[in-house]
Amino acid sequence: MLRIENLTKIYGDKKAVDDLSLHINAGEIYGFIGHNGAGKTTTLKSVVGILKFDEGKIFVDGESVLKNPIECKKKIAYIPDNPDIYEFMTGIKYLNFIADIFKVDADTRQERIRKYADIFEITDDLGQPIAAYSHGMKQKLAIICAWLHNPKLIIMDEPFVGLDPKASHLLKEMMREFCDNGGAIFFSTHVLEVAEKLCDKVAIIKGGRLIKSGTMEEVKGDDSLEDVFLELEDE
Ligand SMILES: Nc1ncnc2c1ncn2[C@@H]1O[C@H](COP(=O)(O)OP(=O)(O)OP(=O)(O)O)[C@@H](O)[C@H]1O
Repeated sequence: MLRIENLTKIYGDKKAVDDLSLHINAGEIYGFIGHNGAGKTTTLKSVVGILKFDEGKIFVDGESVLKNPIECKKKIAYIPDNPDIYEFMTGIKYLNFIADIFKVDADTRQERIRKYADIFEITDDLGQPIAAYSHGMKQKLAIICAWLHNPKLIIMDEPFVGLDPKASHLLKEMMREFCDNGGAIFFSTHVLEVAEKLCDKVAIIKGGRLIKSGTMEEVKGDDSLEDVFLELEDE
């Protein structure tokens, strides 16, 4: 579903991502972990077409991000690390705006908005301007947007930050259900316990380079993911 081949991104004289290759299959929840400044956000933004990269190729469901950016964007939902959404809109206006962009028909959008707003308990807040939302409420809105157009691939940057325990639990359930139905998820996190419990596969990035990737068992063996991560960081 997502193939990254030899991705390199340079800022000035700094290689933020260095020759990174990854392959994520349909059905997989793939965790992306690394220290602050390791290159996770840069990689995710390259995949979703926000950042131009210097070398390499990225394919989403077989389509090249460089050659067919619109086709790729139709298949992707992206939740950035900071839910900077239009504060002057109400929640419902923003959801309809996103549904319009992705051409989600009226009945389908109504059904999905109702379902997920109820699940996250923000139905009564949808008439309020987003400026009045807490960080967690904005994050919930961004998550609902991601699930609105039935994407094939969901890219999330630190999706659990700002969510309360109940919302985190709901999101994990939604992620599993999405991938069990043939979707794929690639997300960054610093919460190693979440990655360990939730992910089918994981990739560890350090200084822009991929240092380990594979199934959870391949990466951590009998150790905890935290032990493996700290050991690799120290090397
Ligand atoms: N716009 C930019 N201009 C210059 N350097 C940048 C820019 N964005 C990121 N970098 C640098 O690229 C490197 C990778 O940053 P990136 O944001 O991808 O890391 P990250 O793994 O997402 O970190 P964090 O976990 O803190 O979010 C860092 O050294 C960062 O300082």
